Amino acid sequence: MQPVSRSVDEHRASVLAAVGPTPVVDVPLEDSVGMVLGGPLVARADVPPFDNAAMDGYAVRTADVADATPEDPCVLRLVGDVSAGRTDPSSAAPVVTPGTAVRIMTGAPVPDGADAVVPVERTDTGRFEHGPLDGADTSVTVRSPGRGHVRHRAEDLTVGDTLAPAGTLVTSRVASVAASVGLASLPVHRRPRVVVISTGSELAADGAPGPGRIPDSNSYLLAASARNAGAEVVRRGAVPDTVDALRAVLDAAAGATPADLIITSGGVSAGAMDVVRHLLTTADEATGATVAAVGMQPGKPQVLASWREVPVVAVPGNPVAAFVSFEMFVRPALRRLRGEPDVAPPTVERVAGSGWSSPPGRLQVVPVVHEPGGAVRPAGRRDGRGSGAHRVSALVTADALALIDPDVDEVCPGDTVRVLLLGG
Ligand SMILES: Nc1nc2c(c(=O)[nH]1)N[C@H]1C(S)=C(S)[C@@H](COP(=O)(O)OP(=O)(O)OC[C@H]3O[C@@H](n4cnc5c(N)ncnc54)[C@H](O)[C@@H]3O)O[C@H]1N2
Ligand code: MOO
Repeated sequence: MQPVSRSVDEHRASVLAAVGPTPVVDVPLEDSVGMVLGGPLVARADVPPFDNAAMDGYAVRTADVADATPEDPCVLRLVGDVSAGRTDPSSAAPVVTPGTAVRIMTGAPVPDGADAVVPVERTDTGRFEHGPLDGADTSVTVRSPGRGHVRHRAEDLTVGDTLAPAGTLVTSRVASVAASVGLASLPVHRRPRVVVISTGSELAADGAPGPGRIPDSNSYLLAASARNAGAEVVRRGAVPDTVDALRAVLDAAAGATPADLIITSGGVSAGAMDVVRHLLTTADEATGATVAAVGMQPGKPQVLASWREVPVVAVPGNPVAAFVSFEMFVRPALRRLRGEPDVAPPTVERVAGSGWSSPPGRLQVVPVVHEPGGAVRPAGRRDGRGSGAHRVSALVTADALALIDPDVDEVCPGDTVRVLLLGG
């Protein structure tokens, strides 16, 4: 199969068309953070759930205290004591009638009959001692009424309110609000299941390579990147370049609990041993294969197919090419699987702190690092030769990817460049 030439956007569109959001499951709040709502977040309880005191003090009737002044205070008889989560055992639900007050602590339900709370500082009590109401305290003297200091039921959120639509990322804040409105779990898209396979007979899985062998680094890169992007990942490192070995790991990935996405690295270009491309374009289990020459540097050779109906995104083996391919194609696919509405890589503008050349006709994707002043320069060692797709030194310090448009062949210091900020 001959490669078809495609732009980055065209290839991303094909990858995105191969995946859809995972099913929606109910997940306990604690585990839902980082996942995406599959349905709206609807309040099941009011916030606050009942009228309650905003201050430590006394629950009163406004009419009783409205005219109180330091010179002409109002004296009220104490008929109860309520604190948050606790009521006076001798009077489970004290009622404030004209001329009476109930001692009340912040968060406690405002007793029937009361419509205001006078902070303790505005009374002759001055401050409370720790502990229950002293039997000797039979009255309270109010010298200035103050404001209401009552937090009313549902004044913030009301049962039935839609607080967030489907597609919202569950942050720690969202999970806490869900708890506030009476929910113990949330409907979220289940984590995408991803299998990462790195292929190459030259790869040593254990980091102790012999002659002609190199450590497998891509499986760590791709697995950790997918995990950071919210996926559940199985990592299969160093699969040799044989049809049987590759078929076995692909079958396992598409087996009893099939992956939502398989990511392979290596074996997609023009080599005689490029087994990924060979198998995905010839095997009966593989459907819909596209071999693409993408207008991107690095990361030109790409293959997209399905193995037993599981989408396979096959990225090139050169480590920087694999990384760039993840950010440009795989991360957007994971966003779609997770149920996120915005899937395209978000970019911001930066100033180039140094200059470099760029291949005409291809989107150049350059690992860059921010300088102290905020400008960006290429990360790692560079000598201007080739695409640098094998130079892993760039991956250590890079904190962004500069995207240089196909019609630009030279970036000059001071030029504005689009960059994609990198996370973990
Ligand atoms: N005749 C042609 N040769 C090549 C072309 C081409 O168009 N015509 N394209 C080149 C480009 S561009 C790239 S990128 C690479 C991609 O090659 P493959 O995807 O087939 O990858 P491999 O050949 O398997 O490996 C390339 C390179 O990367 C190293 N590698 C592979 N896997 C890993 C891994 N898991 N960890 C670390 N390093 C890995 C591998 O040893 C090779 O050095 O093809 C060019 N060739
Ligand atoms: O596309 Mo390759 O990634 O330039 O080395």
